Amino acid sequence: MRLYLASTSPARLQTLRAAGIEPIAAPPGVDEEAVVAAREAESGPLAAREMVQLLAQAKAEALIGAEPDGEPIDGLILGGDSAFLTGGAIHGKPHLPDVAKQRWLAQNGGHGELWSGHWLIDHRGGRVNGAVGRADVATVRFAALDDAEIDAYIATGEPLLVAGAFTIDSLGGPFIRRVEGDPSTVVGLSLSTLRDLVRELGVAWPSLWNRRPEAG
Ligand SMILES: Nc1nc2c(ncn2[C@@H]2O[C@H](COP(=O)(O)OP(=O)(O)OP(=O)(O)O)[C@@H](O)[C@H]2O)c(=O)[nH]1
Repeated sequence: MRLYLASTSPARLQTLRAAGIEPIAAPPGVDEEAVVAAREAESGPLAAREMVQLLAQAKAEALIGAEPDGEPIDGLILGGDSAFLTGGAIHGKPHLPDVAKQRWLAQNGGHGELWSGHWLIDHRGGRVNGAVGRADVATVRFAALDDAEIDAYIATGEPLLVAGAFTIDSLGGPFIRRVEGDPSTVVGLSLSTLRDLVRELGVAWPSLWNRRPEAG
């Protein structure tokens, strides 16, 4: 069974590869701000769960009709989105060093919820046969960093391009005390949630395995 990943996220791609799945990845090309603004104009401010689900669905649906590998899509299309809820505010990627610094001064030594949305479309036989989606959340608790560590971390550039301005699986790892929930949710794609969604579409999880993870 082919899995199409509507995402440019290196972490989502790596998470699937480590789980034995080499997806066909394609950029969803969704204007996330416009999608959120249009929905909020209709129904007011979105909660974190609603926002990540809205964007995950928009990204997956953006691939319908596309031919990511030069062939019509025949398999499952997965879209994802992540956001960090802390101090009552929902944060995506900081993009700018000053924004990342403000985020860290606010969240240092504290905690927040990393929400990841998932939308899975059954696109077999040349048509959409159904779709399922679910958000998952993990609580992340931070160590207390000193100012020099915060500045040095931001100077690496890593925090600028990840939701919440931290990673758990890279340079940010030592700054994370605890994760309560599925760790892959924090990275951007909950494998346990994805397995649930695959099974809800009547597909056997092992049918997705198409690569042997690197040993060691
Ligand atoms: N490696 C790593 N990446 C993280 C972590 N937390 C969040 N991210 C990444 O932060 C990014 C959140 O931005 P999103 O808008 O969800 O996704 P994106 O990277 O823009 O990619 P698209 O799916 O193409 O929109 C994703 O790429 C997540 O994988 C983490 O702990 N580790």
